[in-house]
Amino acid sequence: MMSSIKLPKKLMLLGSGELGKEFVIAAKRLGNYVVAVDRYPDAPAMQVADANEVISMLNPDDLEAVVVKHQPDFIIPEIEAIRTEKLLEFEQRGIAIVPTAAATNYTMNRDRIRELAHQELGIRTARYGYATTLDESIAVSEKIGFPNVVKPVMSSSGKGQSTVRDQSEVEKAWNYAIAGSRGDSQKVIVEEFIHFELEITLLTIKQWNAPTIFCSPIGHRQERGDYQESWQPAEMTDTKILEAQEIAKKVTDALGGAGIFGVEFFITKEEVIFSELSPRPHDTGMVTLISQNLNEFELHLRAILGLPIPKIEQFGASASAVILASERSDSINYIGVAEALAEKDVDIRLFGKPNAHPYRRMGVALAKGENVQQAREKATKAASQVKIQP
Ligand SMILES: Nc1ncnc2c1ncn2[C@@H]1O[C@H](COP(=O)(O)OP(=O)(O)OP(=O)(O)O)[C@@H](O)[C@H]1O
Ligand SMILES: NCC(=O)N[C@@H]1O[C@H](COP(=O)([O-])[O-])[C@@H](O)[C@H]1O
Ligand SMILES: [Mg+2]
Repeated sequence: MMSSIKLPKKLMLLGSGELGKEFVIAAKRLGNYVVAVDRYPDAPAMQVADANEVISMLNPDDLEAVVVKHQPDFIIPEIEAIRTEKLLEFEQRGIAIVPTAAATNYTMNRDRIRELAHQELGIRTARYGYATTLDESIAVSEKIGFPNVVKPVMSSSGKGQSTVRDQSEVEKAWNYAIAGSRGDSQKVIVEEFIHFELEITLLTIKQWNAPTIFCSPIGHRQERGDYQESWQPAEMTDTKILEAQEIAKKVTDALGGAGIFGVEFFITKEEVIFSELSPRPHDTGMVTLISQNLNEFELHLRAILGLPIPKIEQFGASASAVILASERSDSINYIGVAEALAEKDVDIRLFGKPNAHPYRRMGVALAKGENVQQAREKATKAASQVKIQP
């Protein structure tokens, strides 16, 4: 069975950011051919791929044209904002969609995956409601109570997300969510604010011919709904780890296919609460670039291609911290990389994004330490040493 796997494969990546770039590196190391697709030229993954295409991935005709042109064996979504109905069509035509077209459809919008987890699978989530007008938003907010969190159903990396403390802030949150919504949706989700002790990403690897396996949980800290630092292992009781693994298995089994999933949880004193998941490598999982023998991108590739994963080895306390832009700029230079790299067990990734704007993630610092606190301090210090100059 394993011996029948023939390489190279032709992979088409839909979305070519930092996560895609590391995935392409993993794929190229095993000699595969990769076409990197995104909405703008010179995107990070395009810089290391065999071919690239600049299209609107929400436009079905654009998707059709690049698929007909390149005839990929696999289509690998890297972002949510893709015309997923078209992926269902490609799947019917015999192209493998990772992990499945249905999974990308479920996770493209927050409401679909929430309904699957909460309504169909009975998994504990934050209490929630939806709104498609300001009036509905006011009513739902009242019902959920304060504080609550408002997010466009279609967005990622915290875009359009805000916390509402009382009724007077509802309108501002509604407008912000609609402005930050990606794609053509005018719908928001209002969620109960969870006062968590810790939030984690449980990287879950679903395989074709082997059991589902998990990475050690990754803790993370977010600001403005976007990740700032992550670390592994996250401190959690074995009971809670098992509970999170059970939920992750339940949801990923329902989604099907093979590949890595970043399953996000809020951990309170009493509970493990499912938040959302990415059917692909997760930004907080970039810590695995330094913390494991096989990083999340290599794991995704092996799972997709049906290659074995005999053992995931965790190297001990490790952390990542983001390098963010502070200004808008079209020409970018970095200083301070030498200073950051002078520290033992520190590494830097610069994504090569062609332009910057405030809070855009341009790179990441990685570190190992004697304990998680030291690893986090090293990563955060290294990230702060790297400065972006126009
Ligand atoms: N109900 C909630 N209660 C408390 N904090 C929340 C809640 N929902 C979101 N957050 C905070 O905001 C962060 C981002 O939220 P969420 O993961 O839903 O957004 P996202 O835009 O999909 O992010 P990404 O695409 O980076 O995963 C969470 O990691 C958490 O820190
Ligand atoms: N939380 C999702 C996430 O981290 N996605 C990553 O960010 C890129 C977009 O970056 P950009 O907005 O700077 O172009 C995506 O292409 C993906 O690599
Ligand atoms: Mg998230």
